[in-house]
Amino acid sequence: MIETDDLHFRHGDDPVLDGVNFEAQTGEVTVIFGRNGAGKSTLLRHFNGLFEPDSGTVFVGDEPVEYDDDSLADLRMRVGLVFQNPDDQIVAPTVEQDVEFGPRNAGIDDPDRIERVLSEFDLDERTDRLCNTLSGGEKKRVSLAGVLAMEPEYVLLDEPTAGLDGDGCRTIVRFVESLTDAGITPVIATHDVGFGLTVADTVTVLEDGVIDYRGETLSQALAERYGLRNYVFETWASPAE
Ligand SMILES: Nc1ncnc2c1ncn2[C@@H]1O[C@H](COP(=O)(O)OP(=O)(O)OP(=O)(O)O)[C@@H](O)[C@H]1O
Repeated sequence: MIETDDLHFRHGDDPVLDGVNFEAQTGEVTVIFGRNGAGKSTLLRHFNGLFEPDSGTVFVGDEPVEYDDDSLADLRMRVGLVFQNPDDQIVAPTVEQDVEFGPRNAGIDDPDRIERVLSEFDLDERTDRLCNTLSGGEKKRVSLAGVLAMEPEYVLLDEPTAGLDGDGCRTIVRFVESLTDAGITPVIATHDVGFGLTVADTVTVLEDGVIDYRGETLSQALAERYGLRNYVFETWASPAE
């Protein structure tokens, strides 16, 4: 499980997390909703040690996160983060080089694993393509493949449907299902209610620096109170409807 105990964090003088008690159970899909600027990305980045709390504790699998270089390297093998914008994630010139970058960096030389992941994301025909010539949806698949190539226990997804069309959103829904089938625990930050409710086992809402709601689903009244809208279904609705 991933858990936080009374997490506080400021960006400069601005308190963003103000006593967050969060919990994501192993094997469940946990979705963190919240309006723009609520601090969802900031919270996710605490789960793989990209941010260190000002106070409070992050637990991953019952162990408190430690911030020395060796502990952080281990943590980032176990907890993969998929950034909202694939351009922030892609580090190598070609598709194949990018997908094998993480394992190589961790001293893992396993060509079969890379081949399997490339094929899983339908990238096996594009291994030598330059990443900067790919479409947004293709780049997203490269960034997902790069994270899965690390064979993590947890995958953090930051606004995974942002900028994707209906097919792209459905690919992400299937991807989340494939994670849980493979025994990987997803934690997802989004303000896309349609997508989030489609995949969630547990819904949480980050509001005013704390987890203000936790439940199995979210009513329309609560979604409206939290300023959340149903972007996916609005995208799917035709103007005539
Ligand atoms: N590196 C940074 N330096 C200073 N302030 C930051 C930084 N990153 C985020 N913030 C501020 O922290 C607050 C929370 O940002 P964060 O990106 O975590 O929110 P979010 O809920 O993920 O938003 P969105 O839905 O728009 O992606 C915002 O007010 C943002 O401006």
